[in-house]
Amino acid sequence: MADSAQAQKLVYLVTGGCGFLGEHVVRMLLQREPRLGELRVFDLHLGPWLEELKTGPVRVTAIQGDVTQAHEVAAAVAGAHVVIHTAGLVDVFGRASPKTIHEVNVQGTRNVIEACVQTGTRFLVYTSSMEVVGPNTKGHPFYRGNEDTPYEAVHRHPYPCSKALAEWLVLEANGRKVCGGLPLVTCALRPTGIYGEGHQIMRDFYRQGLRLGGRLFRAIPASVEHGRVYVGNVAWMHVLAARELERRAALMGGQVYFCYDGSPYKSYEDFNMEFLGPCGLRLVGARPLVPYWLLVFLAALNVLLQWLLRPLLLYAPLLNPYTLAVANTTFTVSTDKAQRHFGYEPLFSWEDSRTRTILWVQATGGSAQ
Ligand SMILES: NC(=O)C1=CN([C@@H]2O[C@H](COP(=O)(O)OP(=O)(O)OC[C@H]3O[C@@H](n4cnc5c(N)ncnc54)[C@H](O)[C@@H]3O)[C@@H](O)[C@H]2O)C=CC1
Ligand SMILES: CC(C)[C@@H](O)CC[C@@H](C)[C@H]1CC[C@H]2[C@@H]3[C@H](O)CC4=CC(=O)CC[C@]4(C)[C@H]3CC[C@]12C
Repeated sequence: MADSAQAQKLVYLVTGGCGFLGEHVVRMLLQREPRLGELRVFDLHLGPWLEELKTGPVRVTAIQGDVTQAHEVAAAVAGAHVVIHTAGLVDVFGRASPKTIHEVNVQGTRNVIEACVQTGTRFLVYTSSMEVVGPNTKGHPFYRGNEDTPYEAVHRHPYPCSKALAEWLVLEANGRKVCGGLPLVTCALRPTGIYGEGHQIMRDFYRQGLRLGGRLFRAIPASVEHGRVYVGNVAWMHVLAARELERRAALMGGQVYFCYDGSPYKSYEDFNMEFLGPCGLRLVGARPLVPYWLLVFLAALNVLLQWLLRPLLLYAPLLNPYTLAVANTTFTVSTDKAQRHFGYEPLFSWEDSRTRTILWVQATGGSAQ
Protein backbone atom coordinates (compact mmCIF):
# COMPACT_ATOMS: atom_id res chain seq x y z
CA MET A 1 0.00 0.00 0.00
CA ALA A 2 3.11 2.15 -0.02
CA ASP A 3 2.63 3.58 -3.53
CA SER A 4 1.52 7.19 -3.93
CA ALA A 5 -2.16 7.93 -3.71
CA GLN A 6 -2.26 8.80 -7.43
CA ALA A 7 -0.51 5.59 -8.59
CA GLN A 8 -2.32 2.81 -6.74
CA LYS A 9 -6.04 2.65 -6.14
CA LEU A 10 -6.92 0.66 -3.06
CA VAL A 11 -9.68 -1.80 -2.22
CA TYR A 12 -11.45 -1.18 1.09
CA LEU A 13 -13.95 -3.49 2.71
CA VAL A 14 -16.42 -2.19 5.30
CA THR A 15 -18.29 -4.90 7.19
CA GLY A 16 -21.61 -3.74 8.65
CA GLY A 17 -21.46 -1.02 6.01
CA CYS A 18 -25.24 -0.54 6.01
CA GLY A 19 -25.54 0.07 9.74
CA PHE A 20 -25.87 3.32 11.64
CA LEU A 21 -22.09 3.84 11.85
CA GLY A 22 -21.24 1.76 8.78
CA GLU A 23 -23.19 3.95 6.39
CA HIS A 24 -21.35 7.03 7.66
CA VAL A 25 -18.01 5.23 7.24
CA VAL A 26 -18.94 4.27 3.66
CA ARG A 27 -19.95 7.81 2.76
CA MET A 28 -16.91 9.31 4.51
CA LEU A 29 -14.55 7.01 2.58
CA LEU A 30 -16.13 8.03 -0.72
CA GLN A 31 -15.81 11.70 0.20
CA ARG A 32 -12.39 11.72 1.87
CA GLU A 33 -10.24 8.77 0.82
CA PRO A 34 -8.51 9.73 -2.47
CA ARG A 35 -6.72 6.36 -2.73
CA LEU A 36 -10.01 4.48 -2.97
CA GLY A 37 -10.41 2.39 -6.14
CA GLU A 38 -13.06 -0.07 -4.95
CA LEU A 39 -15.30 0.06 -1.88
CA ARG A 40 -16.85 -3.22 -0.82
CA VAL A 41 -19.87 -2.89 1.46
CA PHE A 42 -20.54 -6.16 3.30
CA ASP A 43 -23.70 -6.51 5.37
CA LEU A 44 -26.40 -8.97 6.34
CA HIS A 45 -28.96 -6.38 5.25
CA LEU A 46 -28.03 -4.19 2.28
CA GLY A 47 -29.58 -0.72 2.14
CA PRO A 48 -31.32 0.52 -1.02
CA TRP A 49 -29.31 3.76 -0.74
CA LEU A 50 -26.23 1.85 -1.92
CA GLU A 51 -27.49 2.04 -5.50
CA GLU A 52 -27.07 5.83 -5.56
CA LEU A 53 -23.37 5.39 -4.69
CA LYS A 54 -22.64 3.35 -7.80
CA THR A 55 -22.66 6.32 -10.13
CA GLY A 56 -19.41 7.83 -8.88
CA PRO A 57 -15.77 7.27 -9.87
CA VAL A 58 -15.18 4.68 -7.17
CA ARG A 59 -16.43 1.17 -7.79
CA VAL A 60 -18.92 0.36 -5.02
CA THR A 61 -19.55 -3.38 -4.57
CA ALA A 62 -22.48 -4.36 -2.37
CA ILE A 63 -22.01 -7.81 -0.81
CA GLN A 64 -24.86 -9.39 1.08
CA GLY A 65 -23.21 -11.70 3.57
CA ASP A 66 -22.95 -12.97 7.12
CA VAL A 67 -19.78 -12.49 9.17
CA THR A 68 -20.55 -15.74 11.00
CA GLN A 69 -19.98 -17.58 7.70
CA ALA A 70 -16.19 -17.82 7.24
CA HIS A 71 -16.37 -18.57 3.53
CA GLU A 72 -18.52 -15.51 2.86
CA VAL A 73 -16.11 -13.32 4.79
CA ALA A 74 -13.07 -14.77 3.02
CA ALA A 75 -14.64 -14.14 -0.38
CA ALA A 76 -15.36 -10.51 0.55
CA VAL A 77 -11.90 -9.90 2.05
CA ALA A 78 -9.89 -11.50 -0.77
CA GLY A 79 -8.00 -8.77 -2.61
CA ALA A 80 -8.83 -5.99 -0.14
CA HIS A 81 -6.00 -3.76 1.09
CA VAL A 82 -7.91 -2.54 4.18
CA VAL A 83 -10.77 -3.94 6.23
CA ILE A 84 -12.87 -1.73 8.50
CA HIS A 85 -14.86 -4.15 10.63
CA THR A 86 -17.94 -2.45 12.10
CA ALA A 87 -20.42 -5.33 11.73
CA GLY A 88 -21.86 -6.36 15.04
CA LEU A 89 -24.96 -7.16 17.03
CA VAL A 90 -25.49 -4.11 19.19
CA ASP A 91 -28.06 -5.50 21.58
CA VAL A 92 -28.46 -4.57 25.24
CA PHE A 93 -32.23 -4.94 25.17
CA GLY A 94 -32.57 -8.72 25.12
CA ARG A 95 -33.60 -8.98 21.49
CA ALA A 96 -30.95 -11.58 20.58
CA SER A 97 -29.71 -14.55 22.56
CA PRO A 98 -26.28 -14.43 24.24
CA LYS A 99 -25.24 -17.20 21.85
CA THR A 100 -26.16 -15.15 18.80
CA ILE A 101 -24.41 -12.06 20.16
CA HIS A 102 -21.28 -14.12 20.69
CA GLU A 103 -21.50 -15.74 17.26
CA VAL A 104 -21.74 -12.42 15.47
CA ASN A 105 -19.44 -10.27 17.55
CA VAL A 106 -16.77 -12.80 18.47
CA GLN A 107 -16.84 -15.56 15.86
CA GLY A 108 -17.60 -12.99 13.19
CA THR A 109 -14.48 -11.08 14.20
CA ARG A 110 -12.44 -14.29 14.23
CA ASN A 111 -13.64 -14.94 10.69
CA VAL A 112 -12.53 -11.46 9.60
CA ILE A 113 -9.09 -11.91 11.14
CA GLU A 114 -8.58 -15.35 9.60
CA ALA A 115 -9.77 -14.06 6.22
CA CYS A 116 -7.14 -11.30 6.37
CA VAL A 117 -4.43 -13.85 7.22
CA GLN A 118 -5.50 -16.33 4.55
CA THR A 119 -5.94 -13.82 1.73
CA GLY A 120 -3.06 -11.47 2.52
CA THR A 121 -4.98 -8.37 3.64
CA ARG A 122 -2.65 -6.49 5.96
CA PHE A 123 -4.64 -3.67 7.56
CA LEU A 124 -7.60 -4.13 9.89
CA VAL A 125 -9.44 -1.44 11.86
CA TYR A 126 -11.95 -2.81 14.36
CA THR A 127 -14.90 -0.92 15.80
CA SER A 128 -14.71 -1.77 19.46
CA SER A 129 -16.59 0.12 22.16
CA MET A 130 -16.28 2.04 25.41
CA GLU A 131 -18.18 -0.90 26.85
CA VAL A 132 -15.03 -3.00 26.64
CA VAL A 133 -13.87 -0.92 29.60
CA GLY A 134 -17.13 -0.11 31.35
CA PRO A 135 -19.18 0.88 33.14
CA ASN A 136 -18.42 -2.23 35.18
CA THR A 137 -20.94 -4.27 37.11
CA LYS A 138 -19.86 -2.56 40.34
CA GLY A 139 -21.02 0.87 39.16
CA HIS A 140 -17.54 2.39 39.44
CA PRO A 141 -17.43 5.78 37.71
CA PHE A 142 -14.94 6.33 34.87
CA TYR A 143 -14.50 10.10 34.93
CA ARG A 144 -12.64 11.76 32.04
CA GLY A 145 -10.46 8.63 31.77
CA ASN A 146 -8.07 7.63 28.99
CA GLU A 147 -6.67 4.44 27.45
CA ASP A 148 -4.24 4.04 30.37
CA THR A 149 -6.59 4.86 33.24
CA PRO A 150 -6.73 1.95 35.69
CA TYR A 151 -10.28 0.59 35.86
CA GLU A 152 -11.69 -2.76 36.90
CA ALA A 153 -13.41 -3.94 33.71
CA VAL A 154 -15.93 -6.45 35.01
CA HIS A 155 -18.72 -7.56 32.67
CA ARG A 156 -21.56 -10.05 32.84
CA HIS A 157 -23.76 -8.85 29.96
CA PRO A 158 -23.27 -10.68 26.65
CA TYR A 159 -22.71 -7.49 24.64
CA PRO A 160 -19.75 -5.99 26.51
CA CYS A 161 -18.31 -9.47 27.02
CA SER A 162 -18.42 -10.09 23.27
CA LYS A 163 -16.88 -6.71 22.43
CA ALA A 164 -14.08 -7.23 24.94
CA LEU A 165 -13.22 -10.67 23.55
CA ALA A 166 -13.43 -9.49 19.95
CA GLU A 167 -11.17 -6.54 20.69
CA TRP A 168 -8.66 -8.84 22.37
CA LEU A 169 -8.66 -11.12 19.31
CA VAL A 170 -8.00 -8.17 16.99
CA LEU A 171 -5.13 -6.80 19.07
CA GLU A 172 -3.68 -10.27 19.58
CA ALA A 173 -3.65 -10.79 15.81
CA ASN A 174 -1.43 -7.76 15.26
CA GLY A 175 1.89 -8.95 13.79
CA ARG A 176 0.61 -12.32 12.53
CA LYS A 177 2.04 -13.18 9.15
CA VAL A 178 -0.54 -12.97 6.40
CA CYS A 179 -0.41 -14.83 3.09
CA GLY A 180 2.66 -13.39 1.36
CA GLY A 181 4.67 -13.23 4.57
CA LEU A 182 4.08 -9.65 5.66
CA PRO A 183 2.64 -8.79 9.09
CA LEU A 184 -1.02 -8.02 9.81
CA VAL A 185 -1.46 -4.56 11.34
CA THR A 186 -4.53 -4.05 13.52
CA CYS A 187 -6.00 -1.41 15.80
CA ALA A 188 -9.28 -1.00 17.69
CA LEU A 189 -11.35 2.17 18.09
CA ARG A 190 -13.53 2.52 21.18
CA PRO A 191 -16.37 4.97 20.52
CA THR A 192 -18.39 6.22 23.46
CA GLY A 193 -22.17 6.43 22.93
CA ILE A 194 -22.59 7.34 19.27
CA TYR A 195 -25.33 9.78 18.22
CA GLY A 196 -26.33 11.40 14.95
CA GLU A 197 -28.29 10.80 11.78
CA GLY A 198 -29.64 7.26 11.85
CA HIS A 199 -29.43 6.65 15.62
CA GLN A 200 -32.34 4.30 16.33
CA ILE A 201 -32.37 4.84 20.10
CA MET A 202 -32.66 8.61 19.65
CA ARG A 203 -35.60 7.95 17.35
CA ASP A 204 -37.13 5.69 20.01
CA PHE A 205 -36.82 8.41 22.65
CA TYR A 206 -38.40 10.93 20.29
CA ARG A 207 -41.34 8.67 19.55
CA GLN A 208 -41.74 7.88 23.25
CA GLY A 209 -41.88 11.62 24.01
CA LEU A 210 -44.44 12.23 21.28
CA ARG A 211 -46.59 9.45 22.72
CA LEU A 212 -46.34 11.07 26.17
CA GLY A 213 -47.64 14.44 25.00
CA GLY A 214 -44.25 15.98 24.27
CA ARG A 215 -42.75 15.01 27.62
CA LEU A 216 -39.99 12.71 28.81
CA PHE A 217 -39.56 11.99 32.50
CA ARG A 218 -36.15 12.16 34.13
CA ALA A 219 -34.96 8.83 35.49
CA ILE A 220 -31.22 9.54 35.88
CA PRO A 221 -29.58 12.29 38.00
CA ALA A 222 -28.21 15.15 35.89
CA SER A 223 -24.87 14.70 37.67
CA VAL A 224 -24.21 11.34 35.96
CA GLU A 225 -21.99 12.16 32.97
CA HIS A 226 -22.10 9.92 29.90
CA GLY A 227 -19.67 10.21 27.01
CA ARG A 228 -21.23 10.73 23.59
CA VAL A 229 -19.64 11.17 20.15
CA TYR A 230 -21.06 12.32 16.82
CA VAL A 231 -21.27 9.54 14.24
CA GLY A 232 -19.53 11.65 11.59
CA ASN A 233 -16.48 12.03 13.82
CA VAL A 234 -16.46 8.31 14.55
CA ALA A 235 -16.53 7.64 10.81
CA TRP A 236 -13.73 10.15 10.27
CA MET A 237 -11.56 8.49 12.92
CA HIS A 238 -12.04 5.15 11.16
CA VAL A 239 -11.00 6.63 7.80
CA LEU A 240 -7.96 8.32 9.30
CA ALA A 241 -6.84 5.26 11.28
CA ALA A 242 -7.18 3.06 8.20
CA ARG A 243 -5.15 5.57 6.17
CA GLU A 244 -2.32 5.93 8.70
CA LEU A 245 -2.13 2.29 9.77
CA GLU A 246 0.50 1.38 7.17
CA ARG A 247 2.69 4.46 7.54
CA ARG A 248 2.59 4.28 11.35
CA ALA A 249 2.33 0.51 11.78
CA ALA A 250 5.00 0.35 14.48
CA LEU A 251 3.17 2.98 16.57
CA MET A 252 -0.47 2.11 15.86
CA GLY A 253 -0.29 -1.67 15.47
CA GLY A 254 -2.05 -3.49 18.33
CA GLN A 255 -3.30 -0.24 19.89
CA VAL A 256 -6.72 0.87 21.17
CA TYR A 257 -8.05 4.39 20.86
CA PHE A 258 -11.05 5.92 22.57
CA CYS A 259 -13.19 7.74 20.06
CA TYR A 260 -14.83 10.93 21.23
CA ASP A 261 -15.11 14.59 20.22
CA GLY A 262 -16.16 17.99 21.56
CA SER A 263 -19.69 16.86 22.46
CA PRO A 264 -20.48 18.12 25.96
CA TYR A 265 -20.31 15.86 28.99
CA LYS A 266 -23.90 15.46 30.20
CA SER A 267 -26.23 12.82 31.54
CA TYR A 268 -27.59 10.57 28.83
CA GLU A 269 -31.05 12.10 29.12
CA ASP A 270 -29.88 15.73 29.25
CA PHE A 271 -27.65 15.13 26.25
CA ASN A 272 -30.56 13.69 24.28
CA MET A 273 -32.55 16.82 25.09
CA GLU A 274 -29.99 18.88 23.15
CA PHE A 275 -31.74 17.44 20.11
CA LEU A 276 -35.20 16.50 21.37
CA GLY A 277 -35.79 19.89 23.03
CA PRO A 278 -35.55 21.82 19.74
CA CYS A 279 -37.90 19.15 18.34
CA GLY A 280 -40.56 20.12 20.86
CA LEU A 281 -40.01 17.69 23.74
CA ARG A 282 -39.57 18.63 27.40
CA LEU A 283 -37.68 16.67 30.09
CA VAL A 284 -39.83 16.76 33.22
CA GLY A 285 -38.06 16.91 36.58
CA ALA A 286 -34.86 18.59 37.74
CA ARG A 287 -34.14 15.32 39.54
CA PRO A 288 -35.41 11.75 38.98
CA LEU A 289 -39.16 11.64 39.43
CA VAL A 290 -39.15 8.17 40.92
CA PRO A 291 -36.82 6.64 43.52
CA TYR A 292 -34.02 4.47 42.19
CA TRP A 293 -35.38 1.36 43.90
CA LEU A 294 -38.62 1.76 41.93
CA LEU A 295 -36.65 2.01 38.67
CA VAL A 296 -34.80 -1.15 39.66
CA PHE A 297 -38.12 -2.87 40.28
CA LEU A 298 -39.59 -1.66 36.97
CA ALA A 299 -36.45 -2.76 35.11
CA ALA A 300 -36.73 -6.23 36.64
CA LEU A 301 -40.43 -6.31 35.79
CA ASN A 302 -39.52 -5.57 32.17
CA VAL A 303 -37.23 -8.59 32.15
CA LEU A 304 -40.02 -10.78 33.49
CA LEU A 305 -42.49 -9.42 30.93
CA GLN A 306 -39.97 -9.96 28.13
CA TRP A 307 -39.59 -13.59 29.19
CA LEU A 308 -43.35 -14.19 29.55
CA LEU A 309 -44.23 -12.53 26.25
CA ARG A 310 -41.38 -14.01 24.19
CA PRO A 311 -43.54 -16.85 22.76
CA LEU A 312 -45.99 -14.23 21.50
CA LEU A 313 -43.99 -11.10 20.69
CA LEU A 314 -40.65 -9.37 21.25
CA TYR A 315 -41.03 -6.97 24.17
CA ALA A 316 -37.72 -5.03 24.41
CA PRO A 317 -38.15 -1.71 26.22
CA LEU A 318 -35.31 0.75 26.79
CA LEU A 319 -35.44 0.17 30.55
CA ASN A 320 -33.86 -3.02 31.83
CA PRO A 321 -31.38 -3.73 34.63
CA TYR A 322 -28.40 -3.35 32.32
CA THR A 323 -29.44 -0.13 30.62
CA LEU A 324 -30.41 1.37 33.97
CA ALA A 325 -27.05 0.49 35.49
CA VAL A 326 -25.10 1.84 32.52
CA ALA A 327 -27.14 5.04 32.32
CA ASN A 328 -26.68 5.57 36.03
CA THR A 329 -22.88 5.29 36.03
CA THR A 330 -20.59 8.11 34.98
CA PHE A 331 -18.44 7.15 32.00
CA THR A 332 -16.59 9.89 30.15
CA VAL A 333 -13.26 9.96 28.37
CA SER A 334 -10.61 12.60 27.78
CA THR A 335 -7.54 11.60 25.78
CA ASP A 336 -5.25 12.78 22.99
CA LYS A 337 -3.84 9.35 22.07
CA ALA A 338 -5.54 9.23 18.66
CA GLN A 339 -4.35 12.77 18.00
CA ARG A 340 -0.79 11.92 18.97
CA HIS A 341 -0.68 8.62 17.09
CA PHE A 342 -2.46 9.44 13.83
CA GLY A 343 -3.45 13.06 13.91
CA TYR A 344 -7.15 12.61 14.71
CA GLU A 345 -9.08 15.80 15.25
CA PRO A 346 -12.90 15.84 15.11
CA LEU A 347 -14.10 16.81 11.66
CA PHE A 348 -17.43 18.14 12.92
CA SER A 349 -17.76 20.72 15.68
CA TRP A 350 -20.27 20.21 18.49
CA GLU A 351 -22.46 22.92 16.99
CA ASP A 352 -22.42 21.26 13.56
CA SER A 353 -23.00 17.79 15.04
CA ARG A 354 -25.94 19.12 17.05
CA THR A 355 -27.51 20.91 14.09
CA ARG A 356 -27.20 17.89 11.81
CA THR A 357 -28.75 15.62 14.44
CA ILE A 358 -31.64 18.01 15.14
CA LEU A 359 -32.42 18.28 11.43
CA TRP A 360 -32.43 14.50 11.17
CA VAL A 361 -34.74 14.02 14.17
CA GLN A 362 -37.09 16.66 12.78
CA ALA A 363 -37.06 14.95 9.37
CA THR A 364 -37.99 11.60 10.90
CA GLY A 365 -40.98 13.22 12.58
CA GLY A 366 -41.02 10.30 14.96
CA SER A 367 -41.72 7.86 12.13
CA ALA A 368 -40.47 4.32 12.41
CA GLN A 369 -38.43 4.73 9.23
N1 LIG B 1 -24.12 2.62 18.64
C1 LIG B 1 -23.21 2.94 19.53
O1 LIG B 1 -23.44 3.80 20.39
C2 LIG B 1 -21.89 2.26 19.51
C3 LIG B 1 -21.59 1.24 18.61
N2 LIG B 1 -20.34 0.65 18.63
C4 LIG B 1 -19.99 -0.40 17.68
O2 LIG B 1 -20.13 0.13 16.38
C5 LIG B 1 -20.46 -0.91 15.46
C6 LIG B 1 -21.66 -0.48 14.64
O3 LIG B 1 -22.70 -0.25 15.55
P1 LIG B 1 -24.06 0.48 15.09
O4 LIG B 1 -23.84 1.13 13.79
O5 LIG B 1 -24.54 1.27 16.25
O6 LIG B 1 -25.03 -0.77 14.94
P2 LIG B 1 -26.02 -1.16 13.74
O7 LIG B 1 -26.83 -2.30 14.25
O8 LIG B 1 -26.71 0.02 13.22
O9 LIG B 1 -25.02 -1.66 12.60
C7 LIG B 1 -24.45 -2.94 12.64
C8 LIG B 1 -24.46 -3.48 11.22
O10 LIG B 1 -23.89 -4.78 11.24
C9 LIG B 1 -24.72 -5.62 10.46
N3 LIG B 1 -24.63 -7.01 10.93
C10 LIG B 1 -25.16 -7.51 12.07
N4 LIG B 1 -24.94 -8.83 12.11
C11 LIG B 1 -24.26 -9.16 10.97
C12 LIG B 1 -23.76 -10.37 10.43
N5 LIG B 1 -23.92 -11.53 11.07
N6 LIG B 1 -23.13 -10.33 9.24
C13 LIG B 1 -22.98 -9.15 8.58
N7 LIG B 1 -23.43 -7.98 9.02
C14 LIG B 1 -24.06 -7.99 10.21
C15 LIG B 1 -26.13 -5.09 10.62
O11 LIG B 1 -26.96 -5.50 9.55
C16 LIG B 1 -25.89 -3.60 10.66
O12 LIG B 1 -25.99 -3.03 9.38
C17 LIG B 1 -20.71 -2.15 16.30
O13 LIG B 1 -19.58 -3.01 16.23
C18 LIG B 1 -20.89 -1.61 17.72
O14 LIG B 1 -20.47 -2.55 18.68
C19 LIG B 1 -19.38 1.07 19.50
C20 LIG B 1 -19.62 2.06 20.42
C21 LIG B 1 -20.91 2.73 20.49
C1 LIG C 1 -34.63 4.10 30.52
C2 LIG C 1 -33.62 5.09 31.04
C3 LIG C 1 -32.83 4.47 32.21
C4 LIG C 1 -32.70 5.57 29.93
O1 LIG C 1 -31.90 6.62 30.39
C5 LIG C 1 -31.84 4.41 29.42
C6 LIG C 1 -30.79 4.87 28.43
C7 LIG C 1 -30.10 3.65 27.78
C8 LIG C 1 -31.01 3.04 26.72
C9 LIG C 1 -28.72 4.08 27.21
C10 LIG C 1 -27.83 4.70 28.32
C11 LIG C 1 -26.37 4.40 27.94
C12 LIG C 1 -26.49 3.76 26.57
C13 LIG C 1 -25.33 2.88 26.11
C14 LIG C 1 -24.00 3.65 26.11
O2 LIG C 1 -24.08 4.76 25.23
C15 LIG C 1 -22.84 2.74 25.68
C16 LIG C 1 -23.13 1.89 24.48
C17 LIG C 1 -22.06 1.48 23.74
C18 LIG C 1 -22.22 0.56 22.64
O3 LIG C 1 -21.24 0.00 22.14
C19 LIG C 1 -23.57 0.19 22.17
C20 LIG C 1 -24.67 1.04 22.75
C21 LIG C 1 -24.49 1.34 24.25
C22 LIG C 1 -24.59 0.03 25.04
C23 LIG C 1 -25.62 2.35 24.69
C24 LIG C 1 -27.00 1.68 24.60
C25 LIG C 1 -28.14 2.55 25.19
C26 LIG C 1 -27.81 2.99 26.62
C27 LIG C 1 -27.75 1.79 27.55
